[in-house]
Amino acid sequence: VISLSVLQLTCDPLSAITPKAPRILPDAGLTTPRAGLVNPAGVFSGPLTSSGLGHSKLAALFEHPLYTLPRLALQEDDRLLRVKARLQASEVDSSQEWVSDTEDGYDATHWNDSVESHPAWLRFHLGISRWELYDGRDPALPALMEQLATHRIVSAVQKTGGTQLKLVMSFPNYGQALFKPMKQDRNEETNPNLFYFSDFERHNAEIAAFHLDRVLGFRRIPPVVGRLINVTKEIKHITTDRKLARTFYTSPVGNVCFYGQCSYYCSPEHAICGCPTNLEASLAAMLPDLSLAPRRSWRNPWRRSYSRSKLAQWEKDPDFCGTVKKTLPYNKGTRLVDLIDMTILDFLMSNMDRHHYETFEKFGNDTFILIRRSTFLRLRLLSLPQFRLSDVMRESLTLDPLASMAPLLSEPHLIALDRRLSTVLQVVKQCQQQHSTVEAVIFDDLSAHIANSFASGLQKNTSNDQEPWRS
Ligand SMILES: Nc1ncnc2c1ncn2[C@@H]1O[C@H](COP(=O)(O)OP(=O)(O)OP(=O)(O)O)[C@@H](O)[C@H]1O
Ligand SMILES: [Mn+2]
Repeated sequence: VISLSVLQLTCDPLSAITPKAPRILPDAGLTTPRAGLVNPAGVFSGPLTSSGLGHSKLAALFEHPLYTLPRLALQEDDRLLRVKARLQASEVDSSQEWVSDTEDGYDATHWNDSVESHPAWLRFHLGISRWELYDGRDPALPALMEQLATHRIVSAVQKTGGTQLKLVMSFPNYGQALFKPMKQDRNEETNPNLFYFSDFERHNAEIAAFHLDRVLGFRRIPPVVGRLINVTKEIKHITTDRKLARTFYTSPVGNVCFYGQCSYYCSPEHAICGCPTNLEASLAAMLPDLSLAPRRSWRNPWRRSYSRSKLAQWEKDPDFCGTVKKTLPYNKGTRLVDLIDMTILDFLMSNMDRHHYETFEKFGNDTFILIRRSTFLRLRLLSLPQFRLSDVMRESLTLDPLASMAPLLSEPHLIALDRRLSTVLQVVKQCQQQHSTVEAVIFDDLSAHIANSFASGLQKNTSNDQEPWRS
């Protein structure tokens, strides 16, 4: 009896109901049938177009003119990667195909310079531009997410960099994903008395961040899906990472656990445990390798103080923003408004720890006033009842495979988004009241689009109450 009650405490009953999972829990009616992870492919056939959902706020949002702005024509230089021009016939044998030797567990590749031959992850990489990581309507995206959710995992090794445990997982088509495990219950709220970085990464936050970024129209977070991983078959048995393999053990109640090696929370006290082998995790599409797309890391000027007793510069200096605006790289191009977009995203999801951010070196240096006009208008839109941020996020997150286990964000977390959004809008309003000109606050990134014929629709939809400063 005692061990049974322990079992129920150590293994979330919901995790025990997935197909094929060996059960160690007695079926005590706890395993209410829920739609299991049956058809992630079906799940992903709709999310990015959001069709077929009846009345869908999410679909309506993505059809709004602010989300269907004609894309600026991409210059050659605006793409992160380029497929190399064909080699001269003399430089290559007969075939133009890139054919790999078949390695253990990997598919033979037959890619050529036609897009159709490329796996979804490669299409994603080739689609990355100066302005966004992906095109919201690119059909390669649902395909990529479906593959992240379903493709066989052939390799799992620890990734260095960052502070908490993460694994790089590889798929038979050579695609890769960054894995982060579930470390705490979805409903848990961060203890406000803890020092800011004493917080675990959350797999559902990684998923929600991707959805939020897409809902905000930024598209600067790589696609992330939730997936139930079998820690024995999909990590322990296939890993070539000895340091990782050595940390596996079976817990006293029969769950398979590991803790890995990293600078924070990789210890037996913070073991990550399956139920008994099932583990919820987030899988993020990997960005192109550093050797192909070098990054540059920048200190966030508005990073928080990392001292328990000292304030950060921006908290003490009343003209800090003025100084930043005059400093490279913020004194030209769109870098400052990019940073503001990112800061709004961080505030909405309560990410308190953005110490650095990264850019692709290729786009590094030329890329506020205060806030982009398009961002401001989208935030206003998301504060209206017909689009409400919490509602579109709730809907968007139901498209993730793990939503069948439990809602990815609990109601208090969803409501917090609306609360924080109104704070952001309040701040912009105060700024507008303090400045005499619109240009001092709003960075007009839309005039290029307005010049376009498409803009008439946009004007109609966003005039009067959405542009209060116009009056
Ligand atoms: N999808 C991805 N593709 C490629 N590299 C990634 C991806 N996600 C993260 N990384 C790299 O891994 C590093 C660590 O990832 P993580 O998400 O933990 O960042 P972080 O939270 O900023 O790290 P820290 O724990 O130091 O705060 C990042 O700085 C980035 O360089
Ligand atoms: Mn982090």
